[in-house]
Amino acid sequence: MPSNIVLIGPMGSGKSSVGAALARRLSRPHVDTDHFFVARHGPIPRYFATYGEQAFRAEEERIVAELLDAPRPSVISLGGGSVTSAATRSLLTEHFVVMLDVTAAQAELRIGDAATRPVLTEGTDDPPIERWKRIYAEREPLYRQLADLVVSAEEASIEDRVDTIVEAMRKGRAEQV
Ligand SMILES: Nc1ncnc2c1ncn2[C@@H]1O[C@H](COP(=O)(O)OP(=O)(O)OP(=O)(O)O)[C@@H](O)[C@H]1O
Ligand SMILES: O=C(O)C1=C[C@@H](O)[C@@H](O)[C@H](O)C1
Ligand SMILES: [Mg+2]
Repeated sequence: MPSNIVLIGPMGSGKSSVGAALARRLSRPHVDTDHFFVARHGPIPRYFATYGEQAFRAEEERIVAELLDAPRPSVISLGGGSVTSAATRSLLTEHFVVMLDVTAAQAELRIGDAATRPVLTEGTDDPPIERWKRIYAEREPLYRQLADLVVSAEEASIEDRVDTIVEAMRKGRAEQV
């Protein structure tokens, strides 16, 4: 069995909240690469403003590699843009990867004023949701290629999404026997 369950997907898709609920259900540790980044470096918008996006991506790539190498099988919620790293994509082949999908309408309700998400606000006067749509269109093929399981946007509640993931893992295990 792959060691970690890794949640990927666009901003506001529920990686942090579904990850925490899934970890509770499976009695596994939960780590969130964004939270780890903030604990180590302070707020993401400040880091972007000081060092730029490229430096953020390089440090994010290091942190993701460190956390994927977890000592115990864990649930790991990745930052929304971490799949843009080829090195990260290559590491993900060793894990059970779940894409959480979300519609633009759902994301719009969830991202709020986007103050903590510099990729939605920097260098544009467009409303955050317009930027979100462009980024989603760019990254969707990456998310889908990497995913062992795609949880559709129609699966409304966090607990429904956890049920779907647990069920898929059980089936996957049965198919391997
Ligand atoms: N299935 C859901 N139904 C209703 N609200 C949800 C659902 N999933 C997440 N939310 C809410 O949407 C907001 C964003 O979710 P969350 O932070 O988990 O997304 P994320 O994918 O981690 O986003 P980011 O990429 O910005 O880290 C939170 O307030 C969360 O409570
Ligand atoms: O989609 C992105 O590029 C990002 C998503 C967030 O999870 C954070 O990792 C950061 O705000 C960048
Ligand atoms: Mg998150």
